Amino acid sequence: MKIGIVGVGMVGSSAAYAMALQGIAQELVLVDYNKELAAAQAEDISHAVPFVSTTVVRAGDYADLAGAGVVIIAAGVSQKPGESRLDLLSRNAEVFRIVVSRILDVAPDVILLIASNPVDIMTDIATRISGLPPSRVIGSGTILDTARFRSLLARHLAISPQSVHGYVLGEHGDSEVLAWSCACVGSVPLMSFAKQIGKPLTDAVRAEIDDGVRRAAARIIGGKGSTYYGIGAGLARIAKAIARDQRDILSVSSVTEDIAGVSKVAASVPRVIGAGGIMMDLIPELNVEESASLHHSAAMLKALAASVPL
Ligand SMILES: NC(=O)C1=CN([C@@H]2O[C@H](COP(=O)(O)OP(=O)(O)OC[C@H]3O[C@@H](n4cnc5c(N)ncnc54)[C@H](O)[C@@H]3O)[C@@H](O)[C@H]2O)C=CC1
Ligand SMILES: CC(=O)C(=O)O
Repeated sequence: MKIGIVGVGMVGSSAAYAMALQGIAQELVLVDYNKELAAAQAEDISHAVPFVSTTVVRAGDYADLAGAGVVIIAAGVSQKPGESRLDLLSRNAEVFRIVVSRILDVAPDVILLIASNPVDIMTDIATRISGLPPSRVIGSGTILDTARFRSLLARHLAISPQSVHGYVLGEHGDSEVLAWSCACVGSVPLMSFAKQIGKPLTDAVRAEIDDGVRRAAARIIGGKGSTYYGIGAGLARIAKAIARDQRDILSVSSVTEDIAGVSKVAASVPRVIGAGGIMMDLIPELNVEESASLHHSAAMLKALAASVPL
């Protein structure tokens, strides 16, 4: 599959690097407003390829995206220390008004994979501008928050993060919901597993993990300016599920008929991802408190998305 990336700063280039290392695409086309940057990123990443895969990595223009099965959009501005994801909305909406149409002109049957923040609102905007069905406009959503949640739980329990099945739902942002009540380790409910092995998830431990997930971006941005390796790997994971028709369950954002009583809202729940994009939504069974938090998160996103004119 040919995969395009528009916006190859820190996030776009990290996704390209992760995909090149895994040989997910036959061809990666890197497009950026800054053509020198795109050329330099393509040249640098292509030097990693002989060690591991056969992916052709090149810089290009929009015309070179013709025939792409997936185009990742990571163009726009990112947060500065102290800024929230929502502070980026008007600037990135302006970028999307240009970028989405240019991609669709040459690749009308593409699957769009959105990374730019605020990612849920940008997914809603890309869906409206493109006219594509929601199954073909996928926001990375909480894929990164879910990875952070699994990683911190795995560290507490001293087991592999890949054996922890838990999800973060709703907004990729401050109102996100850690779905504790339906998380499992292997086939055992999380809370029961933690007690069995003598590492109970007390209120204090849960509060620490919640903070570790919810405030990860702010901490990393404070320390090194931006986050990119985690999301780069997450975008590669979604692209792989599509390119290889893997039908993996991943928490991603998409305009959804109903999330916790809120209609037609872009927010994250676990979904089955395969060759056609989103094949199925899986709405988890939550407790009363989590359901109310998910409703609040989805309602906030819906109101904000409605406030952005096209
Ligand atoms: N979804 C997620 O979990 C995450 C999302 N992000 C978001 O990803 C986005 C990119 O972040 P970074 O790569 O760190 O920023 P960056 O500033 O390093 O890269 C952005 C790139 O977009 C390009 N660009 C800007 N306008 C363009 C246009 N009209 N057409 C083509 N290219 C254009 C710039 O030239 C630049 O190379 C931000 O919105 C950031 O908040 C960042 C981390 C995680
Ligand atoms: C920046 C951002 O969205 C994150 O790292 O979660």
